[in-house]
Order: sequence, then structure tokens, then C-alpha cells
Amino acid sequence: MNPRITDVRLTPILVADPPLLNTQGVHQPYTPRLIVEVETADGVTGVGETYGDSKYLELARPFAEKLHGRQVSDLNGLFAIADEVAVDSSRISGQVDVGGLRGVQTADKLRLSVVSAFEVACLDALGKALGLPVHTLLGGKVRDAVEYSAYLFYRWAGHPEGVPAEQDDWGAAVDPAGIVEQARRFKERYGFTSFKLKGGVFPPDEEIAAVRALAEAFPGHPLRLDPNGAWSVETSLKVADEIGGILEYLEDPALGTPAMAEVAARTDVPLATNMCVTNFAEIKEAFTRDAVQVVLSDHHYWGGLRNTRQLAEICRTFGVGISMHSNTHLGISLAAMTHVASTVPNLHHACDSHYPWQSEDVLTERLAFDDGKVTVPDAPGLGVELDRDKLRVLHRRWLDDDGALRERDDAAAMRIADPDWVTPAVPRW
Ligand SMILES: O=C([O-])C(=O)C[C@H](O)[C@@H](O)C(=O)[O-]
Ligand SMILES: [Mg+2]
Repeated sequence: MNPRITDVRLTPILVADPPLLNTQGVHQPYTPRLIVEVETADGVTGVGETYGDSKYLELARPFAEKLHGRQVSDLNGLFAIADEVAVDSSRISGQVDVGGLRGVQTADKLRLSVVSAFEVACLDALGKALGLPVHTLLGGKVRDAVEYSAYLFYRWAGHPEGVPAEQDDWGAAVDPAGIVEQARRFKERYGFTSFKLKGGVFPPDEEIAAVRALAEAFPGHPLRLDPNGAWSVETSLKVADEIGGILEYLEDPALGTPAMAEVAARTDVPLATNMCVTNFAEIKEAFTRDAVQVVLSDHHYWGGLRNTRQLAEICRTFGVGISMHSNTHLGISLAAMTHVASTVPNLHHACDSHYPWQSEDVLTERLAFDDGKVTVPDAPGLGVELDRDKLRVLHRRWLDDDGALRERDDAAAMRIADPDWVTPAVPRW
């Protein structure tokens, strides 16, 4: 076996995305992702996936060059290489990460978001070379299937008129009846039994009404509401007071650890986050102040699957729950999430996944949800296969784009429908 890396391929793509609403605006019709392939001297190829905006691409390129000749098994070495890659200061000074969804942008967060795709690709290649699934390389699965929740979004039926986009048949969902209908469809198609509603879109009373309608339509099913930090402490407490009894947890009601700590101190409703605990440096303050009860990890920005396991161990030590956050992603990432989730004993909440919203993929075969679960692949590596024709088509779309869609910008996408739209100041309500 010769697991020396002889080739690294980076393929930026644009993937169709429906008009899903969040507090920043609306999803673009196409969103950028980056597909990473590492090839070894033996001709084994591993795949990974991460964000595809330019700020990630410009780090991934020099990173890829440094990988040539290294062992695919040298996973710890990836972090040392990342430290050697310079981050342009204009990318971090005064910038917020992913439209503010991950707090302040730092060089470290950018680097980790790139390292993660290479780590997954190396694990995939190593697993294929050894004939072992990725979960075995992570210490072994403790469950055979990983449960996911339905990720409900307020949405329009289609993108604004005149904007080139793929169509879907989900229809609009802008009120409680629309959200219940969407949830029903998710349950019928995929068997999900937990429901997360992306909030921060309409005034809190409307979102409270939607959660109540879900509780009535699906009695006993775990429910979550996530306004992405759009509410003040007082508004968060009012929502907790009104619907806390029917929520599994409230996700990032207010922005930042101090505000979350204040909410947590005054309610018994568990608070989850993917916004105030987004890297190891942020754990100490949040846990010391008891600001969050569940951390939603995301291997893309925590720096990969092994870091995700470390995070899970820290959460276990402090008695904090762990589950998984998701942003627009394809099957490579769903497979990676499923492998790592299968190895975490203290995973007690269904994970998030945007995948059902993605009609396109770069795999020969889509991953399936059965009874809301993805079966943990046992084939070597991630257990998925790249479809080069599909990859080519989505890359062609990226090449043909004039640059307008290569950076995900939900506020800019919203301005096409509403030219006066500006990213709302926080707290919005
Ligand atoms: O749980 C979350 O905060 C997210 O999933 C953030 C995402 O960016 C989501 O809000 C979205 O894609 O609109
Ligand atoms: Mg969230």
C-alpha cells in the first residue's frame, strides 16, 4: 500500500437551492460548494465537501499544493499545513461569518472550514485503501443508523420572476398552515419525526403560532425553533414562556454568549446553539456561564470529523448535549456527518440536515432517509461514489456564472424581490 498523495483536485460548483427564508434574507437559486478529491499513488481517490465561496477557495488552493507527497494518513499534519496558509486580512477584519450565522470571522475559522474537506477526503481515501469504513477509522460506530430532523423553512413557491432557477413542487409556506403542510410532506416522504422550524423570518407571534400548529398536528414529536439570534433577551423569554413546554429546545434565540446566558438563567427551556459556540475557544465562556445546553456541531467549521468527536467528548464532560447543525450541503457531507454521528455515544437529539432540499447531488446514488434515519454506510471509506458527469455539469454552471452567485449572499438574493431590503439589525424583535 502506498498512501502518498499524488494529486489533489478542487472543483467549485453551484448547486440548486430553493427560495428558503431566514432572518438574513432568502437563499440564492444556486449556492457555491467546493468538492475536494485527493488521490494516492495507488490510484485510490477520497472525496470531501465544504463551502465554496471565494474566501474558502483562495485558501483551499495553496493548501492543496502543500498536500502533494504527504501521507493520506497524516491527519494531524493537516492542521499544521493550514497554519502555513496565509489568510488575507480583508477577509477577516470587521467581517461576520456566513452572514453572521457563526459570529465574528477569524482566520482560524476560515482555515478550519477548509481543513475539514481535506480531512474527510483523506479519511475516505484511507478507508478505501484499508478496506475500512470511516466510522471504523473514528473508533467504531455505536449505532447503525443516524436520526435526522425535518428542517422546515418558510419559503416562497419559487425564486423571483425572471431569475434563472430550478423549479420544485413544494409550494409556498408563509403561515402556520403552510408549515404544517410542509412538515406532513417531510414526514410522509422521509419518515422524520422531529421538526425544526427556521425562524427569525416573521414576528415572533406568527412563529409561535406555527410551532403551536405543529404541536397540534404532530403530538409528542420533538419540535425546535431557530431564529438565528434575531430576538432580544426579553422576546426570547416571552417565546420560551409561551411555547417552552412544547419545545425540545430553543435554538439561538438571542445573539452571543452573554445574551444566551441571560436567557438561560431565566428559563428552564434548554437552549441550543450553532452560533455562539462555533470553535474550541468559545467553549469555556459559554459552558462556565451555562449559556447553552446543547451544542450543534458542524464538522465543516469545527475542522473535520475528529474535531467533532473531540467536541462531543468535551460536551460529555460538562454534561452539555450535542447534536448537529447543517447548512446547504450535498451527499458527501451527509455521509461524513452520518459516519461521525454514528460514533458519538452522547448524541441524544436528531441531527439537522438541509439535504432533502437539495434536488441535485454529485453522487451516483443519493443517500436515503428511512424512518427519518440514514443507515451508516459500512463500505470502505465514506461508502459513496462521485458521479463525474454530475460534477462536471455543476462545475460548468460555476464557470458560466458571472460571479454574482459565487458568494452566498442571502440579503442580496432578497434585494432582487425587495430592492429596499437590508440585513436586519439585531435584535430584530
Ligand atoms: O441552524 C442554523 O443556524 C442554520 O442552519 C443556518 C443556515 O444558514 C440556515 O439558516 C439557512 O441556510 O438559511
Ligand atoms: Mg441554528
